[in-house]
Amino acid sequence: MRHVIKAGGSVLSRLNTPFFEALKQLTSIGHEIIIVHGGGPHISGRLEECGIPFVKVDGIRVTTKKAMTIVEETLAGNVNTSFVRTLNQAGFEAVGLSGYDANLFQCTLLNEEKYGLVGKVEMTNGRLLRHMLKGGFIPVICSVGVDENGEPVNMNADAAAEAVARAVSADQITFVSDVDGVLHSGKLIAAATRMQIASLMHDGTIYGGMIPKVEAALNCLDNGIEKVCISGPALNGTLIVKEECAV
Ligand SMILES: Nc1ncnc2c1ncn2[C@@H]1O[C@H](COP(=O)(O)OP(=O)(O)O)[C@@H](O)[C@H]1O
Ligand SMILES: CC(=O)N[C@@H](CCC(=O)OP(=O)(O)O)C(=O)O
Repeated sequence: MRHVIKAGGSVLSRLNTPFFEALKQLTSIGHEIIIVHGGGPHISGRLEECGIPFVKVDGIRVTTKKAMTIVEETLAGNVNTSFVRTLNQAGFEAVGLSGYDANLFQCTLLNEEKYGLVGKVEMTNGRLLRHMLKGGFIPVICSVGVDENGEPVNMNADAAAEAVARAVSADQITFVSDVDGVLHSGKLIAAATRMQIASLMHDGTIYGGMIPKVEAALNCLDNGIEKVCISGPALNGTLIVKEECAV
């Protein structure tokens, strides 16, 4: 059972003992875990400290060359190393990776005019990840990649997690965020279909950072990943389901 867990930057500081216990439980029942993490709030904080203005469009950060140096430094140099160290203190054998390692994420630019240096994954090095899983390691991946010329690009971490799940033919993907799942009027939606999600996006119930998350979740479902969930650290949130499975 291959299980990709996407850990949002918004929740990283809250991923402690209960989350690690849940992870241990999963590994004990045979789940091979790959973690992909973001760090949106950390990047925004560093950009502000450096006096570099930024905007997000539909949850995607418009990324200039100058901002990209901060994205790389923050995600690969800081958030990734610190999360890996924490996981290993908790007893795992986690190995930190960025999308640069063995060209893990090879990208083209999503829409240079609109977003600047933001990558859309064209190829993911699943071979590297399968080797690591075979060795019993937990790959912990941050969402930067390279373009056709090997230059750095920023990636939305939900899209990076989707790419990983597809590359290793994952059975399950869980997007862990700072909310219990997809909410409607403050209440958790237990299961949501594509049609329900479209309607919630249309009326503005789903906005901002939840947009790339539901898009990545639906893409995963379309690409044969059986169980797709958007949740809080307890790992039991909103199931994203095919129309015919709707409950
Ligand atoms: N319908 C919704 N249900 C829950 N959260 C939503 C919804 N629409 C928008 N959001 C926002 O999406 C955020 C999660 O996305 P984001 O901040 O990018 O988190 P992460 O860092 O985990 O990727 C929530 O904190 C919330 O503010
Ligand atoms: C292109 C793009 O938007 N990249 C994101 C990368 C981090 C991310 O996605 O972090 P979360 O998972 O915490 O949202 C950014 O710059 O914020």
